[in-house]
Amino acid sequence: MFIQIKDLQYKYKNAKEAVIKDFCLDIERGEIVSILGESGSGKSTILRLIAGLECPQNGTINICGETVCNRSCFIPPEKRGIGFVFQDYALFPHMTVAKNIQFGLKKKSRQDKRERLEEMLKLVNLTDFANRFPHELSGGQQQRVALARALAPEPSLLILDEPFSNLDAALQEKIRGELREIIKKTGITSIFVTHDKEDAIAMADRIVYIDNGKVKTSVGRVEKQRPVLSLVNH
Ligand SMILES: Nc1ncnc2c1ncn2[C@@H]1O[C@H](COP(=O)(O)OP(=O)(O)OP(=O)(O)O)[C@@H](O)[C@H]1O
Repeated sequence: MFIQIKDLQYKYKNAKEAVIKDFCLDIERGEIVSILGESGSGKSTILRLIAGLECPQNGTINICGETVCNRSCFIPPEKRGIGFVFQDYALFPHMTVAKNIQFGLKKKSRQDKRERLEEMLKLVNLTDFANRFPHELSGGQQQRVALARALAPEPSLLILDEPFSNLDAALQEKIRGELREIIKKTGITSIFVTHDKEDAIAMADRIVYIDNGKVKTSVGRVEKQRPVLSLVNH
């Protein structure tokens, strides 16, 4: 199993009770898993725990055969090999598309950086946009730059936090398919968090529905032929 999360428990310092309770999840290599849940169900907290931005009080997370946190160990975020796509894309406004994408490649040679940039621009179909600034791009294009920036350093895991929330409905529908295709092409294991069932269905190989910090249901892609909405609609 590529990712194993076992018995995760997390309580924010100033909170009365734990927001993540006995959370368990296994993810196979190359799988796109969507964590679906209502507002406040703990989706962002789970991402923060996987990313290493919070440390659980209990439980274990393994990524690619390595324990990144348990009672006695904690690997910091920058050493976990995770790429992020945030809700608002978080592109650097003063940097061109090229500079944004190359941001995480500081240690690479100039030649390697140039090659990786070309590869990423091709992947997200933005080859002619390298010298534009974020404000000169559409929402969908900005999102593809964010994806290219996340993938450029070759992370082993990609995390996407509500990546469609800033797009209008029509664009959202188009982008979902595009994004899934790009991610599938790279073969990267991905965790995608959303409160929108349609997004989850369009993007994921498997939907994990969480409620009150716990996994309630897990639905595979094949089962989407059946009325998946009722399965996740608890
Ligand atoms: N820093 C914090 N301190 C205390 N409680 C917090 C903190 N951050 C989040 N919480 C609480 O933890 C619970 C889960 O929050 P979380 O942000 O993980 O939910 P979510 O499912 O991502 O919600 P949304 O879809 O609205 O973003 C909520 O009840 C929230 O109020």
